[in-house]
This record gives sequence, structure tokens and C-alpha cells, in this order.
Amino acid sequence: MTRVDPGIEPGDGPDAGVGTPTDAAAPHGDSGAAVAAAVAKHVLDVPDFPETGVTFKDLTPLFADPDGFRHVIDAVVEHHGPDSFDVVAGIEARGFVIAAAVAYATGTGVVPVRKAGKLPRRTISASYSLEYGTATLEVHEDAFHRGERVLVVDDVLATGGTAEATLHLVERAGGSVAGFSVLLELGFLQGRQRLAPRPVHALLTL
Ligand SMILES: O=P(O)(O)OC[C@H]1O[C@H](OP(=O)(O)OP(=O)(O)O)[C@H](O)[C@@H]1O
Ligand SMILES: Nc1ncnc2[nH]cnc12
Repeated sequence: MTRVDPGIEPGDGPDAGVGTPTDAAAPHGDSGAAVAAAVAKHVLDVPDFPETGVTFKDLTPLFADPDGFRHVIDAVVEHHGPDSFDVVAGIEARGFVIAAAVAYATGTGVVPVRKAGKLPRRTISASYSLEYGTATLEVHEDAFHRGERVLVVDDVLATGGTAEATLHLVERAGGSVAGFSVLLELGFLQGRQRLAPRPVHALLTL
């Protein structure tokens, strides 16, 4: 199946909400420069979203690009190697997209880590703050088997609040975090430090 490019270029239309290519002069990350460049190519910076002062990194063009998407999923799978985790936890919302593809490629399953109030059965929850506000994440209390090795995936690691809350949920639910994979890390926000000593794998670090 060939996807027709909608032909929208950064800078088309009114400025507000269009986005500009992210500034990654020498792209680097934990899977090497080529993978980092493949991510950077499809990231748009959206100023003042969702609130004034925040530059939002929009990865939806990366998900929509067939080569880009395949490239990043392959890089995550390759990094972790066979039999290094039992299940993939995807963080709502964009982490779901990555988790499903990684799980399919590795013959594992997906556990959704959801925003509060979305899961139908008994949950455990953890609240946290991020660049723009506070939120609560939940998993079903029986989401993980005891000792199950969990790969946690998301699109962006910024302050690390979201990932750290997920770490606590996995551990409280009886699992153990084998590692984190993100497509984009905002290194200046030092989220990685909050997750130490668990391994963090970022395809592009800005
Ligand atoms: O490292 P942190 O500072 O915690 O930020 C990272 C989180 O922020 C974004 O999600 P967001 O909370 O915007 O939710 P959404 O995916 O539902 O839009 C992103 O997808 C990560 O989950
Ligand atoms: N600047 C940002 N862009 C995209 N997702 C984010 N999550 C937290 N900060 C973010």
C-alpha cells in the first residue's frame, strides 16, 4: 500500500498551530546518528502548545510516515534484543501506537497505562507533574504477573514525571521494569536521571 503525501509543508497556512521542523543540527541518540536523523526529520515544533512557553514536539508526522515508523519500531526492537522483556507497557496516548507495533514485532503483548478514569476494572494509580500541569495514570491491578519484565515505551521523555509514575505503577502491580524506550528525549529536562538505574533508550536526544 502506498501512502499519498498530503503535501503540507511547515510554513503553509496561518502560523498558529502549523509547526516548524525541529532544530537538530547533529542528531544523536542511543541507536546512532542515522536513526536519530530519521526521527528528527519528522518532528515538528509547535510553539506555545498546550500552554504559553512550552514548545510541543509533535511526532504525529513520524507515525504517519511508513519508512520513518518502520525505522523507529525496528530500532526499538533491535536495541532490546530477543527475550529481554515479557510484555510492553504503552503510555497513553502516543505510547499506545509504539507499544502495539513493538509487541507485534516481538510476539509479546501490550498493557495500556491509561489516564485516570478510563480503565473499567480495579486499578492502581499514580499522580505526577509534567511540563504542563499534573495528571494521574492507572493500570489494572492485575495487569502484570509477578516478576514479569516490562518494557515501557512512549513518544517523548521530558521531565520524566510520566515515566516515573509508570515505573511506580509497574512495580506496585508486581512487575519489574526491564527498560524504557522513547523516540525523543528532551535532555535538558533531565527526565532520564529520575529513572536511574533503569536503562533508558532514546532514539533522538535534544
Ligand atoms: O516526561 P514528562 O514531562 O512526564 O512528559 C512526557 C509525556 O508528555 C506527553 O504526554 P501528555 O501528558 O501530553 O499526554 P497525551 O499523550 O495523552 O497527549 C508525552 O506523550 C509523554 O507521555
Ligand atoms: N515539549 C513536549 N513536547 C511533547 N510532549 C511533551 N511532553 C512533555 N513535554 C513535551
